[in-house]
Amino acid sequence: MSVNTILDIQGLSKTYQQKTLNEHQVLKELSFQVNKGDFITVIGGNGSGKSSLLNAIAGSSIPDKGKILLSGKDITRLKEEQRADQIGRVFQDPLMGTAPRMTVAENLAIAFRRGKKRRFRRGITANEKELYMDLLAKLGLGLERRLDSEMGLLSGGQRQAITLLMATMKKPAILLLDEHTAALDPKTAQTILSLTSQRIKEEKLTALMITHNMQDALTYGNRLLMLDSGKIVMDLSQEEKESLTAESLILLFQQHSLGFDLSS
Ligand SMILES: Nc1ncnc2c1ncn2[C@@H]1O[C@H](COP(=O)(O)OP(=O)(O)OP(=O)(O)O)[C@@H](O)[C@H]1O
Repeated sequence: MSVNTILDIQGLSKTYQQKTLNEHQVLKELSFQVNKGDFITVIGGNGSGKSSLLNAIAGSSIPDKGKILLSGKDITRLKEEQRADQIGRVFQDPLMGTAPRMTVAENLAIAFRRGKKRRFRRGITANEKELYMDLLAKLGLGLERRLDSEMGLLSGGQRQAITLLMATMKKPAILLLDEHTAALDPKTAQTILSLTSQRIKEEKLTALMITHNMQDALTYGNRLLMLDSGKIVMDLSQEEKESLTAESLILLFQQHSLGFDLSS
């Protein structure tokens, strides 16, 4: 572990439906370290354990074995809410993580006041509104004019942009992106991806992003992990990523699925 390590995953294992016919080990002694400022793309087939890994980091599922250290602190068995101030998460479904009947400003206020006591004793101040408008204006989608709109009335792309802002405004130690553009049309998906990259750079965040899009996995981030059957089977650096095309990555992916050893 180096001084730059912000997330240290040590021998993580998780089995669902233990001791039943449906017993299924989804994480198998999985270990890796993430450096501060890393933007890691995570690929892998359906059921390879990608979301299970993010769930273990976020605390929505507790691993059976292994350790998760975030900023040097053992968070393996902390409840989700006990680690929530350290973790930002955006899901595939644009409705997750926001309150659809509340306004954009109220949703942003929830994120802004996260971890503070007496969250709703007073309304949203003029200063807060100004801050939210500035942050929304930076997204370049005109959302600063929708501060008083109900969240549920916005398009999927607009909601995902706001969810991204909510997940990053308190500068989490780690940002978890779980196929957060998969439900969007290709053009909107690219807009949200470039906003993601912009927020990560601006706020100097550390992020793990699951994607099924090989080109996006190569274009974004400085490292790429491939998961298969709960294990990391490929760990590519920025330079290695740059030497690959989406087609060659798909080929590597297929070769692995067919059982070829890619470690040499
Ligand atoms: N709560 C659960 N109970 C039982 N099995 C589960 C549970 N959560 C996940 N699984 C199983 O664990 C395996 C890994 O799931 P996971 O969601 O981590 O895969 P994934 O790589 O994210 O897949 P996808 O690309 O399809 O989202 C799958 O077979 C899934 O059905």
